[in-house]
Amino acid sequence: MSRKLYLECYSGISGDMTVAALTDLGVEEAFLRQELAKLHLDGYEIKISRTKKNQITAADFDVILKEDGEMHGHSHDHSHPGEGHEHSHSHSHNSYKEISELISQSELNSRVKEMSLKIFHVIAEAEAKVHGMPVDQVHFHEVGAVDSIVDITAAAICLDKLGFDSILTSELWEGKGTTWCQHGRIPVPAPAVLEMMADHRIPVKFTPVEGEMITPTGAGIAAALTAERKLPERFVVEKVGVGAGKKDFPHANILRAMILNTDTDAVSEKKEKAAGSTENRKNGADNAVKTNQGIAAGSLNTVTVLETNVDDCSGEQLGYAMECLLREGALDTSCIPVYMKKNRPAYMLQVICRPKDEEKMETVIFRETTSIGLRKYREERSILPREIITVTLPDGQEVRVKKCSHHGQEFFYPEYEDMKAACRTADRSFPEICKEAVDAADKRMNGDGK
Ligand SMILES: O=C([S-])c1cc(C(=O)S)c[n+]([C@@H]2O[C@H](COP(=O)(O)O)[C@@H](O)[C@H]2O)c1
Ligand code: NI
Repeated sequence: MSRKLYLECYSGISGDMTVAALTDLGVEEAFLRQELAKLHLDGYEIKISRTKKNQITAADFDVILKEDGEMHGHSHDHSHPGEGHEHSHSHSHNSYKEISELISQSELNSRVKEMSLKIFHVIAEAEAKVHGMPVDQVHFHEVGAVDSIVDITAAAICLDKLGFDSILTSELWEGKGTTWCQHGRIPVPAPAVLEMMADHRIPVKFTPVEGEMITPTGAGIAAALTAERKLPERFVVEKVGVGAGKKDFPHANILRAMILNTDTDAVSEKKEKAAGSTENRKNGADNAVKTNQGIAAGSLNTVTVLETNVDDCSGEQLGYAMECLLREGALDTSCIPVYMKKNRPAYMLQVICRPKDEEKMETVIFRETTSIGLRKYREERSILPREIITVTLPDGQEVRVKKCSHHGQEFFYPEYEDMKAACRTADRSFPEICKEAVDAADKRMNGDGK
């Protein structure tokens, strides 16, 4: 299953809106707290609650700073006059360098660290440009620093837990006018946001709404993590998460996060189900079937196979090409060691894709490898009917298992990403967790006595 995250930013994007929307997609508060503790950052509390924006129910994520606001560094008073927007606080500044060290030296997993560092780097680059200083010397406002560190790492923790193949963001809608920050009154979009829009070619829509809809943290998340901007032609929305912004606008100030399943087989199955032609849910057992994207029994379909032999392309370049092919929608890619003409050790890069994606695959192969020619042919493939079921492990964790069948025999294959996450959460071995998942699926489908 190809699982993409789509962030619909029609009311802009901020760090707290992103985390709220992602938790609403199913990341447990306890898990988020447990992971955030690995940062060893004091002086704050998080709160996840429900709120309504223009009567639309949404998750609300708050970072509450403790009174003594413990982050080291110098401190000074700072206040903003005027417009009933006054506030005064004591704060210190925290450099990009310090924040990077905090994240790097934490016990967060490497993917979360990498994502968080990338977001901070994108923001720091923009701030460096705005304030005319080297990136390493960029200082984040103290209140903003703790808030941004928590928002950014929390977003990365949620994204890692939810496990997407890629992230898409819509164009970012922005308001107009001015806003207050530590620098005093600044224009909307905030200078750092505008720099990110330019640097990362973020499509934006300026609206007549009064106020700031995109914060630097939100822009940083979108700029650092967006891999695609165009919605796939066909997809099924598997789940929706709604995150609330803090301000009130005439429109509902929400960020909607959607899990898109772009597997075309799932798309047709959903359509069939909507038409009432397929209903294979089973009731009454201890584990509920949560999602169900079945494939018609005995499915046979046509795929395109592209192949090219290369003897002058580095392993790094080939690995990257394979990644690009998968991102563009390849069903699978392989690199097979071969001996080519003149006894040259080489690789055959093989790509399997949907016929409609042939041209895209060719473009990637010619752009990302040293190949100057390729073979392509259509093949019929036979695939087992399958459905995804969600089962509960003995420790309470929910995981997805693929159920396939052939001539009445059932096979259960746990979803790799869920196994990985469950192993990490429970600190147990992969085979143990897989066995529990298979047993739970078997019990769910066949009962104790089979
Ligand atoms: O604190 C700093 S350095 C700061 C810089 C800028 C620039 O655009 S430069 C903007 N702001 C404003 O701070 C708040 C909070 O933003 P978060 O991303 O931390 O949520 C927002 O209103 C920005 O416009 C702060
Ligand atoms: Ni200051």
